[in-house]
Amino acid sequence: MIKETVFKKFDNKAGLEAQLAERIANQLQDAVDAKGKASLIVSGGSTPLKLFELLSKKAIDWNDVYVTLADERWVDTDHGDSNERLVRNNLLKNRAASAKFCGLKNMYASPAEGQAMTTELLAHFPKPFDVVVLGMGNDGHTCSWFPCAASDELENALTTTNLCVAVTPGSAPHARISLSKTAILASRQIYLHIVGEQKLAVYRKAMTDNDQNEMPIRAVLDQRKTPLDVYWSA
Ligand SMILES: O=C(O)[C@H](O)[C@@H](O)[C@H](O)[C@H](O)COP(=O)(O)O
Repeated sequence: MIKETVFKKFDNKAGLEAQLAERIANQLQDAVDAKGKASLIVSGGSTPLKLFELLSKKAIDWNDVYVTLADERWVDTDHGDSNERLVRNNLLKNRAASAKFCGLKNMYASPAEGQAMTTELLAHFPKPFDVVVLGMGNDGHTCSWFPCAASDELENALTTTNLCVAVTPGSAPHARISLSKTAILASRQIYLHIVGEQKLAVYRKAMTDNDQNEMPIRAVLDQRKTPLDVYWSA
């Protein structure tokens, strides 16, 4: 089954990053102009680093932009694997230093114990989220929604009405907290940012079947509730 999704192909990463940074900046500023504030959800990983750098220099009202993460490893925020550390080092600098960042990690020992506090924090986050930027692993995961073979909390992540879930993936390091499908789809615009031939093959495979347990990214590709644009470059 082939699904309709906006798929934008770029010849190189630089072209993709320049256009996506400009589009996100415009959407955030439009939201600030309309509502006095905007919300941006970003993912970790290696793909978005240059995008974050470009975004950080955009001349928008960052002081009125709320930023949080699609998921977070439950490690100290100065740990090398922390998504908060990655966002602070690559996005929350230059003009974007004045953005209002809310991390998902707190002082509880585990995501299961810390989930209620994170949920309370997200409850005050401007919704619907104006922009969500997702990545995708080569196993078809996004956020911390890992294929059911690796994470038995996947069904919960894709069905709960809660804003976040605790995850202990078998195929990735660290216990994690992740926004749920309900939270991710409660947004005005989702971007899936993927680079390279391998990710393109994974995306194409995801587009030809519906089993979300096999490839959780399908939970975002299948839906028709929230606009989804896929940005891919070689
Ligand atoms: O915490 C994380 O790891 C991310 O949120 C995760 O979902 C990421 O987006 C993908 O794993 C892609 O990562 P790369 O960009 O490094 O391929």
